[in-house]
Amino acid sequence: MATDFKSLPVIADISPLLLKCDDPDMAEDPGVIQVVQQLDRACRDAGFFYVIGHGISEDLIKKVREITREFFMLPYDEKLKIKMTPAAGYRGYQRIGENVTKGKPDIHEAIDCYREFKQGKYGDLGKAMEGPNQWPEKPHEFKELMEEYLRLCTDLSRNILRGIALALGGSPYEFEGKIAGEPFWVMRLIGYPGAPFTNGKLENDVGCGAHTDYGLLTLVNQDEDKTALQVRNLGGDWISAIPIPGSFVCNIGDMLKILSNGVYESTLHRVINNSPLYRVCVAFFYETNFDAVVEPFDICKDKYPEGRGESQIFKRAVYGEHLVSKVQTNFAM
Ligand SMILES: N=C(N)NCCCC[C@H](N)C(=O)O
Ligand SMILES: O=C(O)CCC(=O)C(=O)O
Ligand SMILES: [Fe+2]
Repeated sequence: MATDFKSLPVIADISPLLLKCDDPDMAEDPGVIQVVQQLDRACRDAGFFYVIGHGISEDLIKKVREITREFFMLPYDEKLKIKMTPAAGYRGYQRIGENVTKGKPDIHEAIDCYREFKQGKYGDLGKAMEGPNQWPEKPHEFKELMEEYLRLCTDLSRNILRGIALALGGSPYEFEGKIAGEPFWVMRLIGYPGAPFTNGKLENDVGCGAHTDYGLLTLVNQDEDKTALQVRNLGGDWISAIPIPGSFVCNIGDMLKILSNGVYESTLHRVINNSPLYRVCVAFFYETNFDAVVEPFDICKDKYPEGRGESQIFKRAVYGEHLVSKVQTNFAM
């Protein structure tokens, strides 16, 4: 959104940041400084970037997509055993067309999972999201694999955010404590049917309409042989996130936009699966604490989005309220 980028920035090796991310003096390390500069540029220019050298094995990343594909290939009755309902805290399986973006059904099916928390922990704010995740019994060991993946994605996201905190001019720990010391997370396992042939032509269904993500940072694990995710630039062109094997596509969410006073934007994106093949994407959303009150960091209060003068000061939000308002309007049930 922020510039007229024609392709998405690539952080070709994020490992120098990860190596030092537990060192309180990381900000002085030349390797860290380099990665932080790249993160800053990518977040300002596009709000989207590829990350390579992240340390999560390509084998696991693939397995997570493959087991997700196996689940979606099961008979509908089997999938309905873990049907998502409001009573289940919006956790579970939703059929194609059940998710709605800006009034239009999205042509995808999905399993939604959220961090689990004790009943009553967040009072009325958390009620809508309470409940255990609904994991399928088939394929075998689905839950175990996903839980390992969730742990790794949580650690990686926290560590990337240490770099982003430095990029914003803060200490590495701006996102810890009250903001995201107990990060809420969301995982969406998504399947997009192949584009149907109509009158001998491939029709393009909208797999997911244009939206921004809700939290801090998203890690997208997408099929390597289909190009479907598209990101909108300043001029309104849709730029494809062409798969780079073994990478994550990362993007900024609404809470990071507020925290950074709009210096980093949560960029609009959508999904159109042009391929005749079924596409799988596993999106991990690293969010603030569920009850975090989010407003611009002090270190960002005198910073403004590039090229817009001093006109944009962003509002305050409670993350849980933002999420619940989205979830409650996301489904046609
Ligand atoms: N947790 C996140 N970010 N989920 C993204 C889903 C985007 C589509 C949704 N129907 C919407 O309109 O937001
Ligand atoms: O399928 C994708 O590549 C991205 C999905 C997405 O944007 C989302 O679930 O928020
Ligand atoms: Fe998204």
